[in-house]
Amino acid sequence: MDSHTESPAHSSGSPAHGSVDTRAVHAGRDDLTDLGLHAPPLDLSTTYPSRDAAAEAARLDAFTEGKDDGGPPVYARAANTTVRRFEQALAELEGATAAVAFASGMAALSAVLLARVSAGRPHVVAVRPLYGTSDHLLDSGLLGNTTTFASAKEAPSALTGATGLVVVETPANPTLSEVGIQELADACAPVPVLVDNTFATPALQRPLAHGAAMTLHSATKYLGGHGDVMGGVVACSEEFARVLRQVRFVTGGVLHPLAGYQLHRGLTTLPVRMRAQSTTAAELARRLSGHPGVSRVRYPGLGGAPRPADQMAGGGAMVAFEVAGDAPGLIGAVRLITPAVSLGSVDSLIQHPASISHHIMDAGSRADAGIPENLIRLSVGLEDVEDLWADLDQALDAVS
Ligand code: MET
Repeated sequence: MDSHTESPAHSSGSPAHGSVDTRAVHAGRDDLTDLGLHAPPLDLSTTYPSRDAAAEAARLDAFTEGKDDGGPPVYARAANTTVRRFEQALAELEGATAAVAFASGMAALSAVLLARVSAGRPHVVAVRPLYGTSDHLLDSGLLGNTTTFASAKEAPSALTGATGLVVVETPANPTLSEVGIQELADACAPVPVLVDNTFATPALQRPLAHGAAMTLHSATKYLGGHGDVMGGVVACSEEFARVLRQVRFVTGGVLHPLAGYQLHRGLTTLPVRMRAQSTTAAELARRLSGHPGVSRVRYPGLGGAPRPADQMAGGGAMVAFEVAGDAPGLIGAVRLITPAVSLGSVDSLIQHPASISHHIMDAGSRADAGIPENLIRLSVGLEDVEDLWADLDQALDAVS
């Protein structure tokens, strides 16, 4: 992707043929009635038979160039018909022209980095905080990139002629700090901005409508929604999708078809889950901010703090808070909330970022990213708010 000639990544302001709620249910399924099916077919083929070797050779050439015309995939490392449905649906929800799915969120980020490095633009400007392993991957240079970490304000002055990508996560993992996407994209143009949209999801925030070139998801989280499927996906222009498919074809980091099926099903309930979980999260954030065992609560908009205008609907379903007492001890003290890393499931999950999600960063990098050692991250699920509060309250009392 040459950033100067990039085709539009953004297809329209809202999904075609209806609201996000409606399209979440129907996207990637519009042909099913004509096929006489209700559930999407699950295609577990690893190979696709054909008696026409010359046609297969031509199809393989196309896949090698990252093109995908929707025809038979030749081989499962090139494409999969079930995964394509998930990609199509996610692209539509993000308002993108294309999406490319991977085995995990880190496989997706790796493909983006390899695409930029191979295009001769190996320098990345990254706004902290990011998910810990994303930070580590960028910082380590393992894939041939170099990275300058900068605040959103400093990001434009960190750009060089070799910069191929600006990376930001908003709301950020784990602090829930927010960055104005449009302002960043305008200031960094024509360098493409990647927004990790894992926490907000397209149900609440559509970064391509605010100038981002692409969004990245750990689909393992809210898109799947039930803690039982791992995947990653990038929504972007068709031009960049071709490069990502080329990388996926040669590196093999494909999403399993069953995972594609589960993620596609997860999308159907995404808006309703996000609404319900966000409502509970906002209430828990409010109550936590009045608890004597809590020194600071991080939740978008809590206490009237300024937010990027018109960017995200509501505050989302993640809450972070600093504990006055024994923060790691809190993880052992909960009884209803699941003491586990990850997020976005129907059950609430709690973890200590310095011990798990951001443990791979050294203490200095965590400090630079503004991640305190006493921070706790809570992913709010679908349980009753009173039951969740009772558990948090007793656990906070136990460690105070
Ligand atoms: C192994 S660390 C965590 C996974 C996940 N990305 C999270 O932030 O919870």
